[in-house]
Amino acid sequence: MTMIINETLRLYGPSNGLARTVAREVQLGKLVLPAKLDILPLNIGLHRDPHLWGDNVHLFKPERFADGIAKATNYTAAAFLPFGLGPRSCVGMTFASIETKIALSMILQRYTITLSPAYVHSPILILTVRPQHGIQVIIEPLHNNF
Ligand code: HEM
Repeated sequence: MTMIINETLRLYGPSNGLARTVAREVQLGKLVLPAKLDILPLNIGLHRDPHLWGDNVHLFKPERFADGIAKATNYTAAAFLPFGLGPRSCVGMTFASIETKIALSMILQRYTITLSPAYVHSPILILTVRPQHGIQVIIEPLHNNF
């Protein structure tokens, strides 16, 4: 389940960029960033960089996390940051991860979920990443006693 959650956060995590203000002038490759400049580094770009994730970067492949995040990112801390990075990273990360696992476990103990043929894959950015036309699924009870 952790692998599936990580792969979902890599491709479809709700946050797409991390707003930052440059504290002091810094050279970034060919760019000179002056102090007080507001920037928005896009984690969505890092999550979909074939140099970091390989040619199959756009495929949903949870098994890339089979040996943990460090191995999946080739020990590049900034390659996978759905919860941000550094002192201002998400304080709700552990809570959100545990809550997701509990909710999913409770649902999957009782139901099977299949993607509806009506589903159209169209993630869009409206402040956060979300499915443009919703996610239509077919839910069937696993047991008869509900
Ligand atoms: C899947 C769920 C979540 C994701 C993907 C997420 C992602 C993020 C990201 C990307 C940031 C910005 C980090 C940065 O600027 O480096 C952030 C900040 C924050 N998140 Fe979350 N978050 C999630 C759930 C939650 C939950 C459940 C809570 C509270 C219970 C929470 C509370 C916060 C707070 C308070 C901050 C601001 C931290 C600061 O500025 O010091 N988040 N989150």
